[in-house]
Amino acid sequence: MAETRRWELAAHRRLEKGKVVGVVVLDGWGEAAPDPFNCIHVTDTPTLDALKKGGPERWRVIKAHGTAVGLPTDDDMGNSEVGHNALGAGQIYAQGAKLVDMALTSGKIYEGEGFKYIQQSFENGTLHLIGLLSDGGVHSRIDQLQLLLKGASEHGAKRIRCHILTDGRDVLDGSSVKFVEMIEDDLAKLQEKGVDARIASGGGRMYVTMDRYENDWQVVKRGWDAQVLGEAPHKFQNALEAVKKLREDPKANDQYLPPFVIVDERGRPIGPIMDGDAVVTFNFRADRMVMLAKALEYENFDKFDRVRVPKIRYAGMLQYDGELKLPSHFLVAPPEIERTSGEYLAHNGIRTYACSETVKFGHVTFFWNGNRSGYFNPNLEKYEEIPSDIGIPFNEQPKMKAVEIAKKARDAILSRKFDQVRVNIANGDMVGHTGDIEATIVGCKAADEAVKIVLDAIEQVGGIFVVTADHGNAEDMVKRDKSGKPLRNKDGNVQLLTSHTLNPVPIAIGGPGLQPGVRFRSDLPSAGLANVAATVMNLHGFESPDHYEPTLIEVVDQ
Ligand SMILES: O=C(O)[C@@H](CO)OP(=O)(O)O
Ligand SMILES: [Mn+2]
Ligand SMILES: [Mn+2]
Repeated sequence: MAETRRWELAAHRRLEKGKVVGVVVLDGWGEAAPDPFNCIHVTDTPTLDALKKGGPERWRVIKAHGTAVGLPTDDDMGNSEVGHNALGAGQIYAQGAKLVDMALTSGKIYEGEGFKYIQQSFENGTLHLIGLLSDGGVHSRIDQLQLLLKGASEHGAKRIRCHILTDGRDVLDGSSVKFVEMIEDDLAKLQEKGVDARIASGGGRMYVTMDRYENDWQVVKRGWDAQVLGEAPHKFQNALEAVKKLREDPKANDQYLPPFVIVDERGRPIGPIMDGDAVVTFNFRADRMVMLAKALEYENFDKFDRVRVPKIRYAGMLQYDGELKLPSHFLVAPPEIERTSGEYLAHNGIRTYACSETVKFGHVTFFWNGNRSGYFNPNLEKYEEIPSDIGIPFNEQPKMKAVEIAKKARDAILSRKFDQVRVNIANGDMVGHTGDIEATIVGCKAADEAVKIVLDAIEQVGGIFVVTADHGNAEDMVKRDKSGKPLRNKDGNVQLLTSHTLNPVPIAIGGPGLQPGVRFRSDLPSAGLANVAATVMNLHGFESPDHYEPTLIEVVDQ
């Protein structure tokens, strides 16, 4: 029973307390066979290569996708949210994607408080649905939107406006056209039934709305202007035309399409958000919806000039931040990720330092701690954020802040003020998402150098390191057929893969503080990210709680 559980952790029978543990999460760094499109293989990575030689006792792979991290199926690629949740919580929870599936198929979503709340606007107002339009399954899924459109209309919505964000990051670039066609078909069917349902605005996810961790509020503002005010630089009569026309620019990319609004014959926007309307943000994943949720919900808000703040009933698909209770209304209750390793370790006196650059800062803090912002114990924890470059795709600065983060970690380790020093190094993922192979190689090299800086510091203080990753990305940059052969476009060029992958990720342990008999167990071949938390607790000298996934390590007599 959760209530009767104590916070105090038993001392480990064999492992000492008091070692500094450096935890490095390489974002988007999977393990795959050598191949020209495996950027991690192509890159010269002496630090990671040396760690790999420690296998199987001190290097192995662990699962980072699908059911191992609480996703609906094993066809679901891993992602940062579920990955860091599993790494930090040590337990596997049914994640947002799955909870929404269950609520939609059972129909329970329509009986909940959140839906009843927005339903009050259906009689006289419009229902606006804002979110990422693809089948990527990382932030949202188009089939869930389709079910919600149908269900909402059956439950009284008479006027519906969709505000779409094109993807190209979790799915192939260019697939936006197909997804818009799919939704337009559904909306046409609703129109036949007398529901006034249209796409009202749109834009690319990385340029419109879906910023995260307050990296660049202008991204959210562009979306606000289009969705709420009905203003955008591009105006079209329908969304399919919009996406097709905007993609004619040779540099166009689904991730970065400029904002557009749909207008009627007289040039008036067909779906600005007005007083009395209902709004649902249909992404289940938190990080890239929190900023919009704040703009929609907070009375006092100074991040940009909202110009007009409509009186709306707003619900998130999920509640995105458990600590901030944001948004206050939601259609599906989020996973209750409890008793994370961060909270346990804080109760047991472990002093923690966590750092990343802005675009991944919440990953090693908010996601790591079960989607909670803030500290468990401000006297024991320090979280430091290094500002990311803003306004550029990361292939333009592929080294990102890897070395800066590593130097912060080094200083934290050498200060001896912390027992755990945890970082996320973003390059494999953020540069991998651009589909730019040359840049990804530069990024992976910088990540390898960053790891070396951390390991050198751990060496100096006699500490222990754990180097792992949250999911794959840079190790496979091409879409493949079933036999593994790269797929080509009509023009003969390979289809670049900008998304995450289904590959496992490496985990390595070591450092002078690691007792000689410590090694990876051989009886957990299908272990995954959720097994890491117990492992780290052991390395701090504690037994892990019974309800955690088992530790990856054992101690054998020498
Ligand atoms: O950029 C993001 O939002 C996702 C991909 O959609 O990547 P990650 O899970 O690594 O944060
Ligand atoms: Mn990630
Ligand atoms: Mn990613």
